[in-house]
Amino acid sequence: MWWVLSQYFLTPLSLLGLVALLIYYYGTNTYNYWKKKGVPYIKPKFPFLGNTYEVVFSLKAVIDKQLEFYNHFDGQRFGGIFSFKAPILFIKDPELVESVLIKDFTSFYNRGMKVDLKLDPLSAHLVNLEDKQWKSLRQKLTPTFSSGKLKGMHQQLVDCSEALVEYICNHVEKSEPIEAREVMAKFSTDVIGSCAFGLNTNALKDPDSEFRKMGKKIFQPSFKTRLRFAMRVQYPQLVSLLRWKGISETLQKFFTSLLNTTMEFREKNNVFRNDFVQLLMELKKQESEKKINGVPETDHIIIDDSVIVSNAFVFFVAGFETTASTLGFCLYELSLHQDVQEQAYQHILSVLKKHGGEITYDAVKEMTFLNQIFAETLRMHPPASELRRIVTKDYLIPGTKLMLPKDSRILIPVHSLQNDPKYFPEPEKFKPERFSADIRKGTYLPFGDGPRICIGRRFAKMEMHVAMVKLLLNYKFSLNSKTISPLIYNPAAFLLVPVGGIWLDVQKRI
Ligand code: HEM
Repeated sequence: MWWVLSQYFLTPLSLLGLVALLIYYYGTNTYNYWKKKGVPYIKPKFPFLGNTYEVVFSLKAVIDKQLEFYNHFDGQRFGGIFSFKAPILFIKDPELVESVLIKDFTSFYNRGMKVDLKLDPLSAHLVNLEDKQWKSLRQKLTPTFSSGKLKGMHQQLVDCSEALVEYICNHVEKSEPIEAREVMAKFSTDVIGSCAFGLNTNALKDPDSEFRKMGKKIFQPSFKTRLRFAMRVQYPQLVSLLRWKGISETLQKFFTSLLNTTMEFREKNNVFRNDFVQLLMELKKQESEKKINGVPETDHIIIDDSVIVSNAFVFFVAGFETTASTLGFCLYELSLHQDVQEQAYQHILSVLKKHGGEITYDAVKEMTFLNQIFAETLRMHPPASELRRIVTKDYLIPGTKLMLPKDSRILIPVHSLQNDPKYFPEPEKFKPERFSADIRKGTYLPFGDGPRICIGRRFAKMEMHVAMVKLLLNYKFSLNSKTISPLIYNPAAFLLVPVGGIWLDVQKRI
């Protein structure tokens, strides 16, 4: 009987069909997850690929896909989507956003960035670390960004901004337009070089600057990098098995040897500088003096050379492209809105007058209108367009019966929230003055929020303010016809990168 049946059924074709059916089943067996929980959701079209495959395969920019989801869940507090096969809760409700990021933070400690230290030794840093190790490191690194420490770096920022003005001057003299993003990337490379590593990286002066080359490598929009990023979150074991590194061997060696040499030199020669490396070295010294006895290793992190290298590296990665792109977008908006540019110029002059013409730390802090300009730039063009969290202990969504089990994933659509007309009327218009009134909580998150908010935000603001003061005092900017306006974003890029760049004509003020 069995033999007759197998003769009939197990032809090669039917076997193939069976295998295809099994594969299909395996590729879609999570797609009912949200339905079973009674959560509105978007059913993926294809097995395995989920709803975000257009972003993973660089076919669509993150913010465009995000807006599709956001509009799909119109009138809902949240909805379900899938990244590959993994269910993700897409949150729209500002109150729930607040709960996740701030009020109920203890249930949402982590971002879910799985790391393999053997494969990527520089990945044990603040962005990636989880649970108590993150908490321990965050506590140790927070004083690094205190007002006192930042004040001490102010002059370094002024010096770098002077080099920026000089660099642009060369273009003005040749009547050449500038590509704002690239110019600002060179500037912010020099800033991080100086304030993090204590080095003169020379990105503005030297077209072959090694540091600038490395920075470009990290953020080069690429299909492969995007795919790896998505795979690392979803299939970390596969990424490890494929030995698919987050950063190249060359980059890793460059930073490791640079930092090790710097630290060695300072230790041997008793050199002190006011930069992040020095502050991290001080932390290491304090730690070696007080023993952490009896605390399990997973509950704390000891600052050693490799932690210093990883975190100095992450300050570079997290710090230079974000500030460069914000400065670029700010100049873009000011070029489109000449009246705001003029108002900003007058505002800067009036504040500086009170401070004897000096761009001091206190003078910059008084420039409230400039602050509003940056706030509005970051509302329209947040470099990090979404936030991610992982549920670290089972969580009942307030006001519902929906229990999110541990390890569930959360996505907060920063760009869509910040451009929702309900919270920001006429969101397509550049209106810095909207930041003179209170902003609804949970709708404005360019630096994230809660205990895991960007640790470098005050440094970034100070850097961007000093640079903009210098730029606006010296030049007038207007849009060059090479800029594609309105901007279109590169789908292969991690952060918001406009296709074709931001080209500006520059005129000297005096
Ligand atoms: C305009 C500039 C910047 C923007 C828009 C920005 C944005 C962000 C965002 C959105 C996050 C995630 C926050 C969250 O998950 O709630 C973040 C985290 C982080 N940023 Fe920034 N950032 C900027 C500049 C900087 C700078 C200059 C540094 C360092 C010098 C830096 C270092 C970090 C680090 C280390 C984290 C991880 C914090 C943690 O997990 O505890 N960022 N940033």
